[in-house]
Amino acid sequence: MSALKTLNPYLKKHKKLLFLGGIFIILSNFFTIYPVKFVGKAINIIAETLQQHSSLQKHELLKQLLLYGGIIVLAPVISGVLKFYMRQTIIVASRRIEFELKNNIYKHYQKLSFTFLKKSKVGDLINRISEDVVNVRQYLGPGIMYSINLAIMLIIVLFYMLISDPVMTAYALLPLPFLSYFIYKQSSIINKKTKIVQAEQSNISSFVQDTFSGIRVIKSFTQEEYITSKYINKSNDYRQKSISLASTEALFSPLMMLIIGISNIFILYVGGQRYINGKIDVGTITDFFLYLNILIWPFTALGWVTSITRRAEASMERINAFLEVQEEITNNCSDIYPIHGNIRFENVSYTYPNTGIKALDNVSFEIFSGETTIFMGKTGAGKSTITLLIERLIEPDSGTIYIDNKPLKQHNLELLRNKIGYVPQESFLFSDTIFNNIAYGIENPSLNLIEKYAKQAEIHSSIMEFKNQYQTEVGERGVTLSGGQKQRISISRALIKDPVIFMFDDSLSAVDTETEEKILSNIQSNIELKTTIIITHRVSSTKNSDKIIILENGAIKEEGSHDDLINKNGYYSELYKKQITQKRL
Ligand SMILES: Nc1ncnc2c1ncn2[C@@H]1O[C@H](COP(=O)(O)OP(=O)(O)OP(=O)(O)O)[C@@H](O)[C@H]1O
Repeated sequence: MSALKTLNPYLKKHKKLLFLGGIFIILSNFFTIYPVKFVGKAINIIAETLQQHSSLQKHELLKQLLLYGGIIVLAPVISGVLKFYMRQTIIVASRRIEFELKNNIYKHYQKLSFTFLKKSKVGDLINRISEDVVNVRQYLGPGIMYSINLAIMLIIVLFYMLISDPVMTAYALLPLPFLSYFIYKQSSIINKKTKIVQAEQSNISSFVQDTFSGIRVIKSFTQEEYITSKYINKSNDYRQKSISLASTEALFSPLMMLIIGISNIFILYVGGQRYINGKIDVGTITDFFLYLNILIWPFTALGWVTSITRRAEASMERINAFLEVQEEITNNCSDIYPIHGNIRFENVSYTYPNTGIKALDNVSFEIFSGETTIFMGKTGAGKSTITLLIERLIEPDSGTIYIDNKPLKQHNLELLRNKIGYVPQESFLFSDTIFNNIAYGIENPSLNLIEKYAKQAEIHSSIMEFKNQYQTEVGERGVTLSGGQKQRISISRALIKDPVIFMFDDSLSAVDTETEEKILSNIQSNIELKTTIIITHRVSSTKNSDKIIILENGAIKEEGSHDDLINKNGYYSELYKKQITQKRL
C-alpha cells in the first residue's frame, strides 16, 4: 500500500466530502437492513393467523401488516436516496482527485527536462496520465466506497443475524469468504488479460497509424499485400486474446450463482431443522434469506476491490516513478530586464546522456547583438545541439554560455525563452487553425497582427487562397499543407513573438532561395538589433551574414566571414564552389 500513500494529501483535501460519504453509507445501510426483520414479523403474523394461533383482532392484524408493509416499502426508498448522495460524495471526491492528479502529472511533465522526455516513450507518458490515473481513481471511488460499505453492512447485518440466530448466522456466512476469494482471483486474471488485450489494441492502432502516415511509401514500394497480411496477423492475435478474456468473464455469473446457491441450501436445511426443533420461527428463515441477499454484493465487491486496490497500487507506483523525477533545469531568477542578444560560448562541451554521443567538444565562439551567424557542417556535427543549449533546454557538461555577458544559468529563463524565436528543423504545427498556430506564443492576437507576420514570412498570399483563409484547419501535424507552407507558418509563429534572438534550424530548406532572402531581410528590417542564427546546408543563406561557423564532429573547424573562409580553401570554400557550379548548370 506504500505507493498509495502519495494520495494522502488528496484524500485530506477532500476529507469533508469523504466523511459525508461515510455518513451516507452508514445511513443507507441502516435503511436497507432495518426493514428485513419486519418481513419475518409479517410472515410470522400471517403464519400464526393461518394456524389460528393469533390472539390479534382482524383490524389490529391489518394495522400491523400495513405498518410493516409501510416500513418494508419506505425504508429501501430512503436507502436509495441516501445511496444517491453516497455516490454524489465519494465518487465526486474521486473524480476531483483524478482531475487534480492528472493536472499535477501534466504540470510535472512540463517541468521535466528535454532529454528525459526525449528518451521516454510517448505511449508510456500518455498511459501514466490516462490509464494509470483511471486505475487509481477506481480505487479511490468505488474501491473506498465499497470497502466502507462492506465493513458497515457486515457490522449491521451481523448484529441483526446474531440476535436472530447465531447458529444460522455461521452457516449462512460460511460460503461467502469463498465467494470473495474466487472473485478476487477471477478479477486478477481478468485484469491481466485486459492489459494484454489493451496492449494488442494499442499495437494495432500504432500499426494502422504508421500505415496511413507512410501510405505514400507503402504504395510506391507496392507493399499493400504484405502490410495487409501483417495487419491480419496482428488482428488474429487480438481476436485470440479477446476470446480468452471473454471466457474468463463468462465464469463470473455461474460462479456467483453456485456459491449463493450453497448458502441458500445451508439456510434452508439448517433453518428447516431448527424450525422443526422449535428453535426458530418461520419468519427468521425468511429474514436470513434476505440478509444473505444483502450480503452477496458486498462480498462480491470485496474480491473485486482487493483486485482494483492491487492494480491501483501498481499504477500509483508507475505514476510516482515519474513524479519523483526531479526537474533538472530550474529558473532561479524572476527579474525583468532587456535582452540584447549577445551570445558567448566558452569551452562548451555536451554529451547526450542516453546515447553517450559527444555532440559538442570544447566549443567557443561569440555572436554580437544584431549579427547574423551561419552554422554549417555535415549532419550530426552538433549544430542543433547549439540551439538547444542557447534555449537552456539542455545544460553543458563543462564550459559556460553567456548571454549579454551574464551566465545563462543566472538569467530569468522564462524571459529569455520569450525573447528567442526558434524555428525547428521539422516544422511542427498543432492540429488547429492556421490563425491559432501563428498566434501560439502570444495572448489575444488580432487578425491584423497575424497577417503582418504571415506577410513577413511570405505566406499571407497562400493563406488567402485557402477557402477558410486563416481559419483553415491544418489537420494532424499540419498534414494538409505543403512542406514550404508549414515552414513559413512556423516562421510566422516565431516572428510574432518579436524575439531578440532568432534561430532557424535548417528551417528555410523548403523555400526557394529568393523567398529565403526576402524572409531574412523582412526580419532584419523589422527591428535594428536582432541576433540571427541560421543553421543551413545552403551557401546561398550565407549572403548578408556576418560570420560563418563550420562544425565538424562537435568542434569548430572554420570560423570567419564568407571571404575569410573562401580564402581558407577548406570545407566552406569547397561547398561553395560545388553549390555555385550546380546552380550554374
Ligand atoms: N536527443 C538526442 N539524444 C541522443 N543523441 C542525440 C540527440 N540529438 C542529437 N544527438 C546526437 O548528437 C550529435 C549531434 O546532433 P545534432 O542534432 O546537434 O547535429 P546537427 O549538426 O544538427 O545534424 P543535422 O544537420 O543532421 O541536423 C549527433 O551525433 C546525434 O546523433
